[in-house]
Amino acid sequence: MPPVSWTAGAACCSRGRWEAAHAARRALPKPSPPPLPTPAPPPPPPPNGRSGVLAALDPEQAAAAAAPGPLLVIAGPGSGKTRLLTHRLAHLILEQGVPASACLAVTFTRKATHELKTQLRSLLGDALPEVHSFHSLGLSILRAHADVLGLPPDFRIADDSERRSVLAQALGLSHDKAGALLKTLSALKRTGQTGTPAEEQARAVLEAESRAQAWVDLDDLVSGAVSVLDSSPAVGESWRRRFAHIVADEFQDVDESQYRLLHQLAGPGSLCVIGDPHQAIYGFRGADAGCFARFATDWPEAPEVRLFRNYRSSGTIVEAAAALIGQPADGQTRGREEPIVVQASPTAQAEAEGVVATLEHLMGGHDLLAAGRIAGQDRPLSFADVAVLYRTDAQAEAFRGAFDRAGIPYRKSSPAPLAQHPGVRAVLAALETLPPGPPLRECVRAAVASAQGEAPEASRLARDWLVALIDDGVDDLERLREACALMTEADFHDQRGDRVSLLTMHAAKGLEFPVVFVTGLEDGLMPLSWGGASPDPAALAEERRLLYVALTRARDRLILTHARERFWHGAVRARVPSSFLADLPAEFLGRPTGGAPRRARQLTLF
Ligand SMILES: Nc1ncnc2c1ncn2[C@@H]1O[C@H](COP(=O)(O)OP(=O)(O)OP(=O)(O)O)[C@@H](O)[C@H]1O
Repeated sequence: MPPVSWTAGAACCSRGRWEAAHAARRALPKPSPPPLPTPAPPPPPPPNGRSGVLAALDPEQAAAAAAPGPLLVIAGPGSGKTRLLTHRLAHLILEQGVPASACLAVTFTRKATHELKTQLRSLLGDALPEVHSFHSLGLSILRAHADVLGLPPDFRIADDSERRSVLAQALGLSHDKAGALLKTLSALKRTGQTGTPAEEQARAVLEAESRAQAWVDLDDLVSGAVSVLDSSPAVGESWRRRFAHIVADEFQDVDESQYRLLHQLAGPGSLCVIGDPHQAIYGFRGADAGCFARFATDWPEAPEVRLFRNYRSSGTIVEAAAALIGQPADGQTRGREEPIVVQASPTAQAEAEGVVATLEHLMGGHDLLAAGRIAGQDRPLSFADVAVLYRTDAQAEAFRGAFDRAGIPYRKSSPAPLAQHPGVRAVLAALETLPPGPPLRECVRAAVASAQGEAPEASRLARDWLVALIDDGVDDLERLREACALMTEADFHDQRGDRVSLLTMHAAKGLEFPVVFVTGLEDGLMPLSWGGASPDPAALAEERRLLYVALTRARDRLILTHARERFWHGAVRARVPSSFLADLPAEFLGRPTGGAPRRARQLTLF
């Protein structure tokens, strides 16, 4: 069977055509060795001399997993932090006789907790330790001891729109201004700082309203839990006795409240923190890069372990990403492979069409047997292997349009809270009107049916998310509301299913894909400058780390794109390539792969 060929200027392919092409690829005989540059054979991970659970780890991972007491692990992208965390817990439970209920894993998002639980289940079966996001852990503590803070037991979580309306009304502000003020108040709460008199007045307004209405906000979940543990020594002691071992992932992103919560919960010997200072990307919302130094001060006896092997990415990607952050590139487990491609397009729309064309080329082009293969695996590339990353959610629109026109299935996940999604709001409102009685799952189905009239696609998405939450164990309407306030759409990003992933760079944290397009690499977008002002040095450094996170999501192929013109700040404006591109050494960059975009768009290198 001949390979499927997509040529420049080809008409948009229909979904049927894509499916046929896909079926054709799957029906191909096992491919012969591809005409790719031969990668240097990866050095096998050195044996660690251990058996049992730890046998699956390299020597440094195994040493860290078995180290007793407090521990600081600093590790780069793809170095197996998640693997270490899960194997450390499995080793404690299966081989050291620690009850699963005495172990706690803490991370940031539902997506991360879900992933941890899945991996832990494969090691431990159903005897799982507690796995929490900071918010869900804070909520458990607050629910159990609401009285300590004078909260009624049935307090609820108010979403942003409700709190914004309170501020707008009380202070006579526009909704936009009230929204910006909410963000500032949130950062003050996370960092434990005092604001200007006007900000403190706004804080007092919200606090009075929250007492009157018996609600808390998302930030209160962690800071409130800290207050509970601070103000009741007996309660603090009972939580410390409960967990003999605590492991915290993504430690580089903890803020003041989250650090204090870990500090309060951990006894002297129980806390293991794992993170990568070069992947710290949440300084803008109060994460404190000083957390590693602080840990070393608070737990002076804790050894520091470094994991350095990158098991994820080709040597080319590892070396280029290291150059971006000015670090030595060590720890490659693969040789240099496909060069990184930089594609320039005349407009943002042409950029999106260019991504489609390159994708078509990779998946069905003349070098099908070569490029359309996953490194190290005998299977063809599928849409699920591909991610398109961008700095701002608004950039997704052009890609959605281009993928729709090409009939390529995609899944876009927004970083917005679930509770703000119109479909979720409609279904939750419909749930309120249903008589209580039937199990929650049936109520959700009935509510979806009644909310569906206006926006079937939004209701379908809402149904999938709400049912997933019920599958996770949420069993009443109030808990369902809580979960929607705690989670974002991106928390449900599902890499299964044959769809391209459209994600912000922030939402891509922790994920990996064989093929990654990092788009919109223009000054102003990456690094992002709000309102046209140049970012200050700290913000610029954080933008650089964010790009580092984006580049290091790629396993095999990395394509960087930018446009020379884009609608920006209310007008179509000329754009210049991101200054960060100049920091990628030319030796790692190659020419565009030949997937010329439809409508004869021109691609150039830089
Ligand atoms: N010892 C090992 N041997 C082989 N593969 C490994 C080993 N450790 C990790 N990997 C693989 O490397 C990849 C990255 O691992 P993991 O997701 O745990 O990294 P990470 O450090 O959490 O990454 P990041 O911080 O970039 O999100 C995974 O595909 C994992 O299976």
